[in-house]
Amino acid sequence: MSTTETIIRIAAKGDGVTASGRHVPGTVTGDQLASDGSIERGPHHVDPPCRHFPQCGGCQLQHADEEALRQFVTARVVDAAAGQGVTSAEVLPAHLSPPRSRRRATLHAANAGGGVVIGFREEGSHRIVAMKECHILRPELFDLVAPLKAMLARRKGKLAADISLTLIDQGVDCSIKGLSMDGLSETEAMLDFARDNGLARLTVDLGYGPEAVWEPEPVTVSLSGVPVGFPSEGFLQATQDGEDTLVDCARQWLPADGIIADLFSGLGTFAFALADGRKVLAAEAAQDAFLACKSAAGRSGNRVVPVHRDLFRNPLMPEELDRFSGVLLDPPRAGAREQITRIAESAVGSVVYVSCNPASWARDAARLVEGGYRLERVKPVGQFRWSTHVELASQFVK
Ligand SMILES: C[S@@+](CC[C@H](N)C(=O)[O-])C[C@H]1O[C@@H](n2cnc3c(N)ncnc32)[C@H](O)[C@@H]1O
Repeated sequence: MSTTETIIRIAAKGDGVTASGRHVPGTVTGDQLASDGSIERGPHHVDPPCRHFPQCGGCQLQHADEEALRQFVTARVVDAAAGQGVTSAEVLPAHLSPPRSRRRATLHAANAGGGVVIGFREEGSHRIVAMKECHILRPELFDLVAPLKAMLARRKGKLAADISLTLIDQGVDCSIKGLSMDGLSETEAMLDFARDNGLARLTVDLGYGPEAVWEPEPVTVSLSGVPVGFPSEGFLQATQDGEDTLVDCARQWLPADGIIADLFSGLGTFAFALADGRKVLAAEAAQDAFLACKSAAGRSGNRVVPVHRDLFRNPLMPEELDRFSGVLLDPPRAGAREQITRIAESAVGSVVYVSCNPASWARDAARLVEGGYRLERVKPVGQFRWSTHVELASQFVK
């Protein structure tokens, strides 16, 4: 083969890219591209472990080895920062979650070919890939696919449902949207399914909001050992090892004393971890998450003080922020433009920014730098193994 180009990096959406900027799907760094379009695999190109790859939209990078995945995750973070003129004094080795570690996922179910299919959707399509194996989900979640399929196949009429599965303290929390429950027999079939499979909870949304039809005991998720009531489809970091990695960064990088502000605190993933010796104010806008965090904090008697606050409309102001020894924030994908502007104006010495979107993080990071902060270190985190979704923890100091 006459080699013309080498793949030098993997782009944000998962295509390999040559030095001339050519995007080639299905390639990884080190692959060689011949003039006739054929590809010679390089040292980082491996056989994908799953038969559904690349059709299934759950994974984009199963053909990349561990080193190429780590490079990809790191480059996404470093390049996003560089694009905003921000550099980190230290870039720590990327954390990658192992196979079969994802503890939450939303699958889709529909009628097809006279039966029922359940799985992730194909990339950029509504078509569902019938899941026969899965190398990202925790086995407790994957093991429910066949029983779910059997239960749904017994129902009459058209099916188009979304099924959210989350592994919590009592087992799997299953929430189904888009189903009707017509008559006693369908309700009984659902309850049999929940009981026979030992579900922690089954919630059905018939179009009027989620309703728990099975919950033998109140469901909780333990965050740093504190059991917190788990709202249906509540937010949880995607893997336990991902949560542990982010929490470790926060513990090490924030001052060990004084009061910490945990902004966009959800159920208290960081607040309960940081409350060992520190007092933590946990601010969150979602009512159900705030209430769950509040009652867990009350029961556990630890030093977490939850507040219900919309930080987009009503961010903490510089004079409020100055009372804290450190601030942690973990906003949604859009970032935290309003809150970051206020932090940039404050005198808080230590800020840890956890993000699920390198692009919005980099934009916010540039604001902090303009406000006199320095990006001390960043830890890229690939909780969504084999996907193009990248997360990170970062430390800013002033
Ligand atoms: C990425 S999650 C992080 C949750 C938590 N830190 C954790 O790790 O479990 C983002 C959180 O921000 C909350 N949120 C979204 N918009 C908000 C707003 N305007 N004000 C405050 N919290 C908001 C969401 O409800 C969610 O709990």
